[in-house]
Amino acid sequence: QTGSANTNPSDSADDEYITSVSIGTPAQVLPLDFDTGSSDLWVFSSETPKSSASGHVTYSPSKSSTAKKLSGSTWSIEYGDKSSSSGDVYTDVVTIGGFSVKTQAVESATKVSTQFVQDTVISGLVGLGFDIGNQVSPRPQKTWFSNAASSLAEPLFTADLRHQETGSYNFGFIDTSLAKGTIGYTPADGSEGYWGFTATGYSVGGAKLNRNSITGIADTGTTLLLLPDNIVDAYYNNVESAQYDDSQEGVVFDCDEDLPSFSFGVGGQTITISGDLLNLTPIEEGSSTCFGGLQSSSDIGINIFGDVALKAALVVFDLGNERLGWAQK
Ligand SMILES: Cc1c(C=O)c(-c2nnc3c4c(C[n+]5cc6c(C)n(C)c(C)c6c(Cl)n5)n(C)c(C)c4cnn23)c(C)n1C
Repeated sequence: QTGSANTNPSDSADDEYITSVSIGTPAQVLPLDFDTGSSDLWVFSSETPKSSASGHVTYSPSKSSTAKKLSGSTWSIEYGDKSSSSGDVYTDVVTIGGFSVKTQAVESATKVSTQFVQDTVISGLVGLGFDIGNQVSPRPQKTWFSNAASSLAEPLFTADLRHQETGSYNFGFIDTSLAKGTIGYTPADGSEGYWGFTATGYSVGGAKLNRNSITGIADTGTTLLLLPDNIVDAYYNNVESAQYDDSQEGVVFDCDEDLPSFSFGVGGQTITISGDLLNLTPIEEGSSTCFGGLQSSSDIGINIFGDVALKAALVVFDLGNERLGWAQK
């Protein structure tokens, strides 16, 4: 068995990607953000304060004949941007891309932080990280993919995120026609709950890859490519108008400046992110100053290959073989 779901950028900056998910009987369809950097499936619900839920599609367990309260269970989570949510837990049928998990833990939000209240295009997240990262207490729950894996044709999924166009999450199979290059595989380290891996080197503007390895995570839930200062500096030294903008908390540059590409090695392949993909968006509507897709990871403590990097590749999250595959698109 397999599943295939379309995913769409939420706004002109590709800030996040939205995928429709069906929950309950009859199906309640919610727009959710698939996040390989976390391991909880949580939703705005009938239990979310009305003021916070305004403008959001919500899940009502009381309207689902297959919903069951997981009594005594609660959850609480905080994300890298300091956003947070918490609540209680139900189990219900959850269908993604035509594939159903009958008894999936659906974490219902009784509290959500301002960022989530304001982000009305999504009604929650689907964590696609490793089960060890799940935040349900007293008994951690499995992710949708972990529950699905044993019934899928192959215990893997692929992410095909695209700039300002429809992409896909495929479960149980690899559609190699989505990529131009060969898939290069490298071991994945799931010990922290993330999809950790090591890139073997990098280069700017099509130069030969160096051998400076970069250890980081493949994270569909993070917008940017977040790397160490020395790499960020090496890149922006090639961008004449680049400067650090305190108010934007990142490097900005003239929107009309041609940006060099950025490449990294992984699994014997080279993934090249085009200069266009590294110009994220004007800092304000109509501004001629643009915000960089590559920013520093120095105050985070972990390097994150977020959507800016993932958009350049077809990425295979292979749980069965504990490995990540990357192919140039
Ligand atoms: C350590 C870390 C991150 C690790 O993940 C991270 C980050 N980066 N994008 C996101 C997140 C997103 C994606 N996301 C990013 C957005 C940005 C940059 N902007 C301007 C808007 C309006 C966004 C929306 Cl709606 N959505 N979402 C939905 C959540 C819950 C995120 C949590 N953290 N996050 C940041 C900013 N930092 C410092």
